[in-house]
Amino acid sequence: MLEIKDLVKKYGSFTAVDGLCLHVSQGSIFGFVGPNGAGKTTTMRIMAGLLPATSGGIFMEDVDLTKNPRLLRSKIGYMPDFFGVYDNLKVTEYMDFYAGAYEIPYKDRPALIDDLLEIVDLSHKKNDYVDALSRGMKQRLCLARSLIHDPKLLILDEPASGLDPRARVEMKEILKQLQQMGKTVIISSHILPELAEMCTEVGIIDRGRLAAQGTVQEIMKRLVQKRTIYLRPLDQVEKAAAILREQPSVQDVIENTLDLEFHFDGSDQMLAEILRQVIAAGVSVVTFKEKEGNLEEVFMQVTGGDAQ
Ligand SMILES: Nc1ncnc2c1ncn2[C@@H]1O[C@H](COP(=O)(O)OP(=O)(O)OP(=O)(O)O)[C@@H](O)[C@H]1O
Repeated sequence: MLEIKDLVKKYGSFTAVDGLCLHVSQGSIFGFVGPNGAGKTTTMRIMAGLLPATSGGIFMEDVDLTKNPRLLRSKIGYMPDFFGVYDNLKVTEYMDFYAGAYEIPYKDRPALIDDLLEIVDLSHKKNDYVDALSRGMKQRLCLARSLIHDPKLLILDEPASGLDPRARVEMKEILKQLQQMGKTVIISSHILPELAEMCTEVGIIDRGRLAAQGTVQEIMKRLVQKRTIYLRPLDQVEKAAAILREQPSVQDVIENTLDLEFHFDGSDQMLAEILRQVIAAGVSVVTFKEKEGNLEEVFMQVTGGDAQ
């Protein structure tokens, strides 16, 4: 869907984006994560056609969008991290302003605006002044206007920042809806756990370079050397623990009254073999699963510990 190739952006002698390469698949919700100053906004502004790249390209269907600004603007919708001030504009007037900017014919605008306000759950606010909306509502309105020209790809800069947990859940629901509509979405954050649950894939950027890319599980697997496994047998906890302690790839078995936890540093095949041995020894297994690792820890490890 989108391929960023060797993207470089220099501000004077300072290199903010340093040979960034990134692949975003069609229909994904791609999380673009990195600590403050990593180069996320700079990259997103280049993708949105608001900032020229020093070198490198952004390709969609093999066309370099940085060389086709008009095509770029028609394919990409961008929601910046700052909302801007719109005194004395009502919600529908604000939407109409952007519809005009994208040369949408007058006759098509009312229905389009109603549809978009419905997607972001703002239909009941259409006659309110923009300035009177809550932060979460302003974010959603901004999202609605970035959809006005029906772009294939949406770029959202820190859409979850400053939102309360409820507004975040609403944002997540809207993202899912957009995905179902066939859009590809790139969203940025400096907090990995904030994105982990809404993204199909993440790219971690650090000092203008890609530090890791993949699903959260893939990144965790690659970076967390010792996985923590949880096992709950129906009974016979001691027997299960004894089998685990015999395995060379198992360490630190913690035996609780009803369940067990252990560290494991082998392959998936070895893990499956351990489960087979436990069951073959006559232990009935209720639950056997990998515990979610500490995302924040992984993020700190990848970005050299300067996450904020
Ligand atoms: N116009 C500019 N002139 C000079 N340096 C800039 C300019 N814009 C950004 N930078 C620098 O480029 C680097 C990357 O900034 P950018 O805003 O892209 O990072 P970011 O990852 O979006 O950070 P944040 O999470 O804080 O928004 C930073 O060191 C920043 O100070």
